[in-house]
Amino acid sequence: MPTSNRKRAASRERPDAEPRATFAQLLPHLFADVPRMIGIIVVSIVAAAFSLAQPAIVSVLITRVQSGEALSWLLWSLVAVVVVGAVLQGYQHFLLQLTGESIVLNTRRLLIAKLLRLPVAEFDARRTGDLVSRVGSDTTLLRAVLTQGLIEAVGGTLTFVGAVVAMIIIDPVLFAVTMSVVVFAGVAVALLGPRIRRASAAAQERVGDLTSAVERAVTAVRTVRATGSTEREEALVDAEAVGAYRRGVDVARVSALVVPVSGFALQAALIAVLGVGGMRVAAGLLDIAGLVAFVMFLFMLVMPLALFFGAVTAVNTALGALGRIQEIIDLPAEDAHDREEAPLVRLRGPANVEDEPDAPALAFDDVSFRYPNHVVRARVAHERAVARLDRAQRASGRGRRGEVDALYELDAARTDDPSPLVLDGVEFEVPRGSRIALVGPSGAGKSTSLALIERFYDVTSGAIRLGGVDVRSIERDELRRQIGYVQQDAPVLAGTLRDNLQLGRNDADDDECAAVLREVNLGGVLDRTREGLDAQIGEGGVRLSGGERQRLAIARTLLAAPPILLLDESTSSLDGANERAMRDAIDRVSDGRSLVVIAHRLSTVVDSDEIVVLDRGRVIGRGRHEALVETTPLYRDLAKHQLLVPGG
Ligand SMILES: Nc1ncnc2c1ncn2[C@@H]1O[C@H](COP(=O)(O)OP(=O)(O)OP(=O)(O)O)[C@@H](O)[C@H]1O
Repeated sequence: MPTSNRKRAASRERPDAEPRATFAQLLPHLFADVPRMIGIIVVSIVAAAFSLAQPAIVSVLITRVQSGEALSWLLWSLVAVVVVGAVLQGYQHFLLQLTGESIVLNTRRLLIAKLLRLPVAEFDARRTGDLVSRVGSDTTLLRAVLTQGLIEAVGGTLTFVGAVVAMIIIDPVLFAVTMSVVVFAGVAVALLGPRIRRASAAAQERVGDLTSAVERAVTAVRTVRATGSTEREEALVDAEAVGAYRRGVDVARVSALVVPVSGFALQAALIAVLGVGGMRVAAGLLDIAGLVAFVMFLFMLVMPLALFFGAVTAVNTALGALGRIQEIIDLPAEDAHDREEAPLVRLRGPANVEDEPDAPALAFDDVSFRYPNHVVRARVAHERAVARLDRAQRASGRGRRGEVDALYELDAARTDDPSPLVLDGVEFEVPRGSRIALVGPSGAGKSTSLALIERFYDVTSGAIRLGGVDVRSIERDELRRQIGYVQQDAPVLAGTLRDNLQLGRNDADDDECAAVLREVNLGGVLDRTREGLDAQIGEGGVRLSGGERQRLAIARTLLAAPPILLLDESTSSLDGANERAMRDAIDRVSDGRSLVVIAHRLSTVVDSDEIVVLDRGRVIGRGRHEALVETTPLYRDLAKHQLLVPGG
């Protein structure tokens, strides 16, 4: 494949490649608050009038001095005009900053609202740090450039127009001379615009990469320390930091060209005005008062012009940042992926009670599934790039920029291969009130099955039915209200015990929270500090043991009291006491519920109503423990390894 095609294919596959926004997309952000914008325009007009009055008064003053007339009130009015003008400018500046802050707030709200509603697959394919940096750094950049650049330049436009009119009135010839210099500078700055935009988008992307690298290292800090890979991670983050620095310098280099161009424009215009103006005064075509006023107007013209040139940089930088923001805002939210042909069904009550009384609570009907191609490719690319970095580090002793650049470079030749089937014709049922266990080796597709029930993804073919109804025709919120899902290993959020429990039910009071904790054998956690429910459990629940975390998550789902519970058992090894506590908790929650448990320890599930054995995405055995030991060799091996049958 030719390099250009390969690059194009790669950039299509990389979700965050070269996002761009147009000027039209910037306008709605600017005019989100119309009344305030009108206020700014009014203040700007008045401020401009006060500025423009100054040269006019000075000109009259000079004429009066020349003719020996009295000045008294004119002098005071000049002082008043200068003071009021300055106050108005301060107020205008404040209003502009306020507008900038509102723009950032609105943009952040849009972005956060969309981020929290993106399909799960988007999170698989993107890097968390990069998403986070769009909310933080890109929106901040948008504000900085909007307030410091564009809006001030818009505010200065009135002064600019007034100055132009006044200069034309004073001396059209001198004005023509001035403009020829200014137009030259304007063309030069306009030509630089696209380069600034490209450089700035690249710089912001690098900041996203940097945040991702930091996030990766910090979230896995225990693994990083335990494996002695601090230096390796440091090199990786450092390479990203250097990348961000280099792209930042690129922006500085391009935008630095704007400064001399506008400086040159001012100097050249001043020299031209003084030279040509002086000659015109000597020739009697212009008086001294007129020349002084003209020069003052020239400064008034140049100031907004400099702001305007700065705004070109600002707008182009803003468009780079906005492109990255807009890319997320434009992504379809999770619900937008719903099947249109299937009419939505509103469940009349908990699915396993009322809908189709004879249908099982859950049923997998010939379900096959492959992860979306872009998700799989992002994973493969990431793994491959990290492996390459490892090799490079081993070879050179330190991380190299090019290797990190390769992090998301994809092997374009592979882009058309469909991703492999992760589930293949899976069939099983969960009768109401029963407990079903999914077992099988790592990678068999157990967690994926639960993710499909929750509709984090939709099946590729076949159907999953809840109370006889295809889950794809149930509104996601409603579906998820029927299901409690306890994920593997880290199912709690930073915050207090109460915060975590109330995720299950917002209005649960302290007594209910305490009762449910005791129900899952977490009374000890509640009593061990004086803070009780207000005890902080740390980022990801680090202040709890693996088993406690999982039981807290079970307690949370109990508060929500869903008719169906999906439990992905913790893979971390539990001590005897914890394991017993977990089994008791599961026994209690299974009362009157339909339960699907992914078991890594067969001891948790030997007494299930049915055990489904998965291997490489296929069901290779179904039945009770005793029968499976006889009929399914893989299950027999698992049981042997876990000492549940003799002969292991
Ligand atoms: N988000 C994802 N994107 C792409 N592929 C994935 C994703 N999650 C899992 N896979 C792949 O799907 C297959 C099944 O994974 P799954 O997590 O369902 O297995 P599992 O049986 O739950 O394993 P374990 O017992 O180790 O948790 C694996 O090959 C895995 O690499």
